[in-house]
Amino acid sequence: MITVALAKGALLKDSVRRFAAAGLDFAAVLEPGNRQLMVPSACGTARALLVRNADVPVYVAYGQAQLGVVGYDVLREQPLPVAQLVDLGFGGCRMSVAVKASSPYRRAADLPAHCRIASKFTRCAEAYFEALDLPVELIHLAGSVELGPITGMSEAIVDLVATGRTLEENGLVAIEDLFHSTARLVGHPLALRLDGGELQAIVDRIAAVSVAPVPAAVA
Ligand SMILES: Nc1ncnc2c1ncn2[C@@H]1O[C@H](COP(=O)(O)OP(=O)(O)OP(=O)(O)O)[C@@H](O)[C@H]1O
Ligand SMILES: O=P(O)(O)OC[C@H]1O[C@H](OP(=O)(O)OP(=O)(O)O)[C@H](O)[C@@H]1O
Repeated sequence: MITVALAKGALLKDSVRRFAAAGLDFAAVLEPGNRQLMVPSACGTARALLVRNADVPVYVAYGQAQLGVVGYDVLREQPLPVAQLVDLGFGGCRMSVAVKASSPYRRAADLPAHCRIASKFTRCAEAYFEALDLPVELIHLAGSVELGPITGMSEAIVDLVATGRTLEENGLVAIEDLFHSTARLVGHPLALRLDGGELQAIVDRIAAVSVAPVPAAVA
């Protein structure tokens, strides 16, 4: 029985489509009103664990799932011993530094020393500002980080930007990108090493199939 950790949020529809194209049907996880967190595939040879995005690598690292789908940003923020197997292409976004549109700062390196930076991704932010040799005070938030500069709590944020609408509607602008992120197929290294071929066949099929992403309006 192969277990796959799938993130419940923005990546779920595209993840299910990609596995379906590779022969594993997890469509039951998308059924309206589904509250089941461990869902068998239609053929019964696999099952999906429905977890929070940030928890996908945790289940894979501990071996409870042999495969998982998660945003690259999560892998950067919380390095865990999982193997990155396939760049799935969907879930594209950037990890960016943003400030109020009225801010005088247009480069991260120009931000004042010891200024506050709000983020859900404080490890990524810390590494970035360390590389710039700029000491900053990081404020960890669980979401809606755009409110940091709006309320005056922070000078800037480090956050994901996809369409740019959230920044725009909150009067912020991106001034620098840390990296680009897409969804990744990850695997448990030992499970892959001990695999008799079944896991690798799924990985190969997922790598081979190209599926157009679900349009944002229906995702
Ligand atoms: N507009 C976007 N905003 C955020 N993430 C996006 C966006 N577009 C693509 N992604 C990718 O989708 C992944 C999952 O995003 P989602 O919002 O579902 O998770 P999350 O914010 O980590 O969820 P939660 O904290 O509720 O578990 C992100 O890690 C990122 O890789
Ligand atoms: O550029 P856009 O297409 O507007 O997308 C970016 C927004 O999406 C994410 O938030 P999410 O919806 O995950 O909520 P969160 O703020 O609670 O993390 C991210 O943190 C931005 O706020």
